[in-house]
Amino acid sequence: MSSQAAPVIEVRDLRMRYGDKDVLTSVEFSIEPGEVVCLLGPNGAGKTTTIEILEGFRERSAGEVTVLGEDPRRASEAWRARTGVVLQSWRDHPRWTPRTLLDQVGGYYAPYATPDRPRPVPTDELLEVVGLDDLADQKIATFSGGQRRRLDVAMGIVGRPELLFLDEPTAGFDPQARREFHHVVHRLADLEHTTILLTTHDLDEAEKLADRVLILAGGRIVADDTAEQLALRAALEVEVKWTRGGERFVHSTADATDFVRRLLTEPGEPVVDLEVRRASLEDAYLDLVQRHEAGQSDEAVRAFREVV
Ligand SMILES: Nc1ncnc2c1ncn2[C@@H]1O[C@H](COP(=O)(O)OP(=O)(O)OP(=O)(O)O)[C@@H](O)[C@H]1O
Repeated sequence: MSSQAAPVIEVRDLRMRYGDKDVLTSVEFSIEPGEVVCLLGPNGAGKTTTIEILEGFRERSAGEVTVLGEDPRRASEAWRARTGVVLQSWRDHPRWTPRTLLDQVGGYYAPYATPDRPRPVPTDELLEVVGLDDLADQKIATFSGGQRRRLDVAMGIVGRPELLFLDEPTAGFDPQARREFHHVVHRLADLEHTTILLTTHDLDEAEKLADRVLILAGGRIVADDTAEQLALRAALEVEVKWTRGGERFVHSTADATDFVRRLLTEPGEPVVDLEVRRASLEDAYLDLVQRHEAGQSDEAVRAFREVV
């Protein structure tokens, strides 16, 4: 990946108003080639709206948006073939089978094949990647919610996209399907150098998948960093748990090293089952969003930017 390459997505002062309601007031971010970026935010924050604008499915109220070098509002068919989309709900074709559907949709991408990116992905390969090979010839009408979702993912990547949008891709997945899906995302990012923008409400998923996390709240991006840095920046206290004399203790502290040193050198019964847990992305996210909802958003954002 060249650091000189133009961003795949560039968003400046994006605004969106529905009726008299401002949902996006000034959204700004950019995404570099090959990055996996997760857009987080509470219900109604405007994540789907943002993604739909980037996909070219929704007209924005104002602002500048460039995706793969074009304005999605005026993007060409060739541009669309370079992007893949997994929507929150796909109107599928219940009487079709995954094989017939993917063959059909894949055919649309064939004219856009390049030497670097043969298109479409062969149906058998795709069915295997999303774990539907055993159900390839079964009617889609008989599928469970999770199996349909896998098919949605297959539809999103059949054209071997350079940029993939995933809107809550694992909603309704069981833990095993979720893990398999994470492998699919890593594979797309590592082997195909696909740039990925996803939304999720699963903070653990964001932490596992994303190179970078964007938090959307109050109409703008209030945090933009790696999951690890966001957790550090939240400057939340570290939780120390231990057992002494058969009794379990919990203590929160800003300086775990000093606390643990003192704990272990205190006279008395020996300390056992010592655990030190630093703030996770989930802790940081909830802290930021709660402060935001309590009307302390500027303070919360400043705290994120200033600490560490
Ligand atoms: N077509 C529309 N017309 C009017 N209001 C809309 C429309 N689409 C979305 N909204 C409103 O805009 C706000 C943002 O919605 P959006 O679906 O983008 O949020 P989200 O962050 O994706 O939420 P969730 O996490 O619940 O999926 C919500 O208040 C929603 O009700």
